[in-house]
Amino acid sequence: MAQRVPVSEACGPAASKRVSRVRVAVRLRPYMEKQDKKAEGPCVRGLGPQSLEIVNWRNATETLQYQFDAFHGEQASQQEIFLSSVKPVLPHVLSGQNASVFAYGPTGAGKTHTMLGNPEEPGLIPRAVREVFSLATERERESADWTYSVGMSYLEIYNEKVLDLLSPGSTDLPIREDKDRNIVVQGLTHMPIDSFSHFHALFAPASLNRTTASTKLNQRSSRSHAILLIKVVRSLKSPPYRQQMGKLYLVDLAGSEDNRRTGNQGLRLKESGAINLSLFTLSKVVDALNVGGAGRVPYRDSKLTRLLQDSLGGSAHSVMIANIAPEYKYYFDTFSALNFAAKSKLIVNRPFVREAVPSCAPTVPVKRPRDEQGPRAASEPHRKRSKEGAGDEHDGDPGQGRPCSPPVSSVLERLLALEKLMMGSPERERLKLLKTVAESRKEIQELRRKQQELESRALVINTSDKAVPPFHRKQSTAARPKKQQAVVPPLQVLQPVPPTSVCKPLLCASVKSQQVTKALKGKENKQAGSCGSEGDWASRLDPTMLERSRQQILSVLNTGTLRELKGLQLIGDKKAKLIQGWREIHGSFAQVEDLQRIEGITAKRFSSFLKATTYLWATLRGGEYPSA
Ligand SMILES: Nc1ncnc2c1ncn2[C@@H]1O[C@H](COP(=O)(O)OP(=O)(O)OP(=O)(O)O)[C@@H](O)[C@H]1O
Repeated sequence: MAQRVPVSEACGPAASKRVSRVRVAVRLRPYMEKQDKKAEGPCVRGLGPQSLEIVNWRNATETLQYQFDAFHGEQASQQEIFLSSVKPVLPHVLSGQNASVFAYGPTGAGKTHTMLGNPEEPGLIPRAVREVFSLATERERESADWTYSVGMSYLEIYNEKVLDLLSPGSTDLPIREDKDRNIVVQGLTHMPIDSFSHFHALFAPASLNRTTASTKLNQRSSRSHAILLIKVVRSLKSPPYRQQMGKLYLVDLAGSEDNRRTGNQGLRLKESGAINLSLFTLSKVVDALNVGGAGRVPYRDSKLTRLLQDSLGGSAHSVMIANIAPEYKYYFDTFSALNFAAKSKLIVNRPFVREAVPSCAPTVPVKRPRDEQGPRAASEPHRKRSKEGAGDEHDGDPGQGRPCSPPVSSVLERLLALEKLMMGSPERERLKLLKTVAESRKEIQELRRKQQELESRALVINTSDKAVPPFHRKQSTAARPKKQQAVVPPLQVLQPVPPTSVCKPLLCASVKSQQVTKALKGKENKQAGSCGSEGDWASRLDPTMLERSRQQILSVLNTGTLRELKGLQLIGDKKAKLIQGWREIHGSFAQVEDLQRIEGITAKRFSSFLKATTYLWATLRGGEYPSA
């Protein structure tokens, strides 16, 4: 029987102290939308071998920048990804350690292509298995003391059931932990394999057993998480006949899905629910590991995380390939996938020690003005400064006397309004709006260009008159502090209210709050404004009070516990859980209106919610709010 041994024994004393971090690589697939190809361009692009940027939907004049262990652009080959991200972990498997490679990302972003590939461009799975055999042969040649044997299992998790792909027709298999804390699937077929061609003969037909179906976004969408397990047993040929077992998990996750866009119904919708639930649990596991300490890591909350238990934050060397798509219609999925990947990057694995330590220098997404990028920005400091000034215009600072501000700010306002509207719109409308946003962005750039021209002309005129300092210099200094604000992780930008100061009064308000809710509900049906605007009732309130109320709601939405969320007006158990789920996947709510992105919270309902909560707080505290 194979035995797990500590790394110190297997690889010498230094190895036990070695910390293995989850390696996170991002792969951007090529643009596939034939119809609108190049019309609106990609929403995400690479900046270098480790970084990329994505348009910021909260402010289309900026982008969000992310840094990962590797970034593979549209032109990247399968071999390139294999060499940089997968090959380096494989020697550990032959030394009795675990490793895992998993592809994460939205549906249609290229996970299966990355893992399986096709005959012309084989993916990471065939390449990794070939390499395992080649390493085993090499090691046997180098030392006659050890012999290596390889075996495989292949399963899928479909609708929270573990199904054996090597034995189709099998029923749900139980997952257990053995006495050595190895995760095992009871009854799972394990086939010894002696060569790559032997592997291929078993794997190819088994892959056809995987559950796939056509959705609006992908004609052959994987409806399950597929997990290939390659076990390598290393045996000492002479006494004491020691054995070490290394496991390699190669995981093709099902895609995260937004059912408003996939058009899923019936069975597809049920599958999608199971997929999203397990990915949501995966994200909770990632969060818990990032926090570290003795807190519970919810591995057992889904089959996927239970199986990946020794691959994430456990004993394995883990590699995550986050697949993303460049088209605008995938924008929010891409944004979520990048945030998830950025979180995963903070997990630190220690071989054979079940402990997670946050890395000392977490990588966070960085906001920066789009206009600053590229060599032009570096070579034209004067232009860059005036652009910074221009970037602040939507803050409505009229004192700077800038030409062209009204048109730019009005376009910006339109853009922001459009983006707000977009969040609650159905698929077709959203695409239309995205197009309009892209056009507006172009318009802004054009206006900015004109503004700079005017500023340059003004500079020429002003420098000829020494008595008057050129206005653009004043602007650039004034703009600087505001620019620094932009270097805040985007998901933390708008959280001005400390959670503890907000939630308590809500929790003790149950009786009175019910009365207020009832009183408001009747009127609300008649009065609710559209698109989440506060309507007439808001204009009767003190604007400061209204703003405080909005800030407090935002704070509860972003940091409230389940109980605190349920303490909000019109938010029940289900909605509170959906809010928590949304937070896990997308990060913080930027504004209270984002609540309309939660399933079932219509514009009307949102308006009622805002009104009820604001009135309740005003009633309870006589308009006096705890200081923000
Ligand atoms: N890097 C790439 N180069 C060329 N084509 C690609 C690339 N990545 C993906 N594709 C193509 O994009 C389409 C969708 O890819 P794929 O099926 O791998 O997505 P997925 O993320 O696995 O989706 P799902 O989660 O729905 O299964 C396929 O036709 C695939 O061939």
